[in-house]
Parts: sequence; structure tokens; C-alpha cells
Amino acid sequence: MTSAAPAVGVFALQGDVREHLQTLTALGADAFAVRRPAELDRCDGLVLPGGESTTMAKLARTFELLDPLRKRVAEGMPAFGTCAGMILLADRIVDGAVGQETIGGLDVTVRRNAFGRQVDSFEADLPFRGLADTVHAVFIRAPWVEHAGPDVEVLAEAEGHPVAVRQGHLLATSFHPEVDGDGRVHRLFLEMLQR
Ligand SMILES: NC(=O)CC[C@H](N)C(=O)O
Repeated sequence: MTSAAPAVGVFALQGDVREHLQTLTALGADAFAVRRPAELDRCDGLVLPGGESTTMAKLARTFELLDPLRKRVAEGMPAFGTCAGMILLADRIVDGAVGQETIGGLDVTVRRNAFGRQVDSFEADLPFRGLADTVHAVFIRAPWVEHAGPDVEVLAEAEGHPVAVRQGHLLATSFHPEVDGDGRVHRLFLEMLQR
């Protein structure tokens, strides 16, 4: 990094927080856990990890983070959601829990647990737009993008459905680049912070 390390929070009320913190730190970011609004205030950008999206939304509501998160994302703070994090960034959910809330911002409809129970978890090497080599993608009860609005750029697909998307300051993957990944997708996100 040429300038000061960007302050990148990882939503840490639930989910695979540690893997993201390690990946971001290895790439030179000032990475820290976000559990309170004051920690969110420090963020130049935010990662929403994998986990369980209904639980994450409920906890965010309980800990009075949901509305501050919506506000920061709506104001343009870069955010990167992986798996459950993608669901949290989506404007619309298919097969969500009744009344399931999201942060929103990404003009997509995501289908939860889309790849079906028989393949709850799988791995694939996927071409990824903007990256020279394929990305090793680990899917764990993953969503896919069922419908994407006109401003959404599809970066990767699996089984004919978008599994990595970008829209302006928002990046989301159905899979877990923080697990078994090489940091290239996180680096892409850190580049979005420099703009
Ligand atoms: N690995 C994951 O993040 C799974 C997401 C989970 N199926 C959900 O709906 O929240």
C-alpha cells in the first residue's frame, strides 16, 4: 500500500471472522473486529463474513448495529460480503426466513442455500473477471444470485448462476475466499477502498 493502511472492519457478532482478519492483515490492512457502532465509525471499509445470515441480522438489530450499517453502506462505505455476508448485502432474498432483514444496497435477489442439500458444500476453481487465474472457491450452504439489476457486474459464475458480483462500492461472493484462498479477492476489495 502506498498510503496509510486502510481501516477495515470485520462484522464480528457471528461468522468466520478470524479468517477474514488474518487475510486482511496479511495484505497490509489495519483489520479489526466490529461489534459496536463506535467500531463501525472507524471503518474505511467493512467485511461481512460467512455464517448464518438470519442470526447475523438479528444480532445486528439487538446490538444496534443494523441501522448504522445500513446508513454507512447507503452513504458509500465499501463493503464486501461472503456467503451469509452476500445475503446481508442483498436487497432481496428468496427462501429467506420469515421477516429476515438485510442491510441491502446490492441490487440483487439472492437464493439462500441455493445449491441444494445434496451438495451442501463443494469446491470449484472458477474464472474470475479481473483476475488472471482461476479462484479456488469453497461453497458452504451457499446462496447464488437469482437476479441481478442492470448496474451489477457479474465477476464469477457456478452452475450457470452468478456467485461473485460487484456494484459500485459493494462486492459479494457466494463462496469463502477467506477459506483456503490466496488473498486475491480481498486485494480486489482493498483496491476498491483506494478509489
Ligand atoms: N456459509 C455460509 O455463510 C452459509 C450461509 C447460510 N446458508 C445463510 O443462509 O445464512
